[in-house]
Amino acid sequence: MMELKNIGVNFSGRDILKEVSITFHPREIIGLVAPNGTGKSTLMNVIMNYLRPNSGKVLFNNELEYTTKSNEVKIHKLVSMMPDQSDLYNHLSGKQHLKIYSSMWDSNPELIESTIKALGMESYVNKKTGTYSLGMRQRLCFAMQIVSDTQIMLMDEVMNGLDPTQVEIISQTLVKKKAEEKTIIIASHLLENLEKYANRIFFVKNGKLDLVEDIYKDLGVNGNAVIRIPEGTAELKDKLSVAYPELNIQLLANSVMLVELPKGGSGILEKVSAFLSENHKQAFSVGKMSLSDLYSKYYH
Ligand SMILES: Nc1ncnc2c1ncn2[C@@H]1O[C@H](COP(=O)(O)OP(=O)(O)OP(=O)(O)O)[C@@H](O)[C@H]1O
Repeated sequence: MMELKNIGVNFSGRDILKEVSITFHPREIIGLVAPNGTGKSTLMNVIMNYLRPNSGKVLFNNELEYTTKSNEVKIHKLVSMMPDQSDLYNHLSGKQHLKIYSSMWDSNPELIESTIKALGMESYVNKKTGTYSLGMRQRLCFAMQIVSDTQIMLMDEVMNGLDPTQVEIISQTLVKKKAEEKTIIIASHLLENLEKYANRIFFVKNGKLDLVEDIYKDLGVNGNAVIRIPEGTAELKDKLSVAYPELNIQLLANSVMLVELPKGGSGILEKVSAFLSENHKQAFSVGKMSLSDLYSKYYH
């Protein structure tokens, strides 16, 4: 278990993190989502003690804090950050990298072979990493962290440069690791992918972590029932508002127009459908507001 207690980070008078307090549990995948330059990496750097916060502390398993060098060594047995592609040595093979990580964290050596197999790396893992493609390097970085087998794993943009098949394989591995009691924190921009395995997703804004479920509740659009019109315009929105002033209509930055379907609001779907047909807009869908729509609305 890891607790962030009142973490504050300020760069040149600007609050990047403001009194962030949150607990992360075993068997949990956490998604961190935000536009570039918002504070996701800063948060991870604080968790790793690569960056000292201006206020607050991080507590591991109710007892360990970054108060001494020897505590830091103990904590870094529990928590790891996925290596960056720039951390790879071009003259060493993938397998050599995995062996180094396995021995550094003193993990079960059998994890090396099982991870190579699970990630389909057999054909290239014995070659020098200098010959790898971007996706192969990324898979190796992920494999290195899996082999280190720490209780808490931090991953910044783990899916970078991966094709859809690899995204799927890594997603499945994440789900397996979650079942093994790991806590995994992932900063990602692949929202639909994140939704498949994350237990909690937070949007980061103004130095705070906001839980997506709470944002759905707070934003006024009923997240579970909206009519989603993919190519909305301000003109269409105004016209629909004039025709049906009772409707809650929102036009998002990604040009998606959402019309709330209130509970028991019978007839609204028919009205909107007829209106769209009259206005030569046939395409729409009904369902939950997507995470991408929520993102677009939230960061507008
Ligand atoms: N050491 C530093 N000194 C000054 N400003 C910094 C420092 N590190 C980060 N920042 C600033 O803090 C803000 C948050 O940066 P951070 O790297 O945490 O963003 P991020 O959400 O991880 O972005 P990305 O999605 O691009 O990785 C940015 O405006 C960045 O310029």
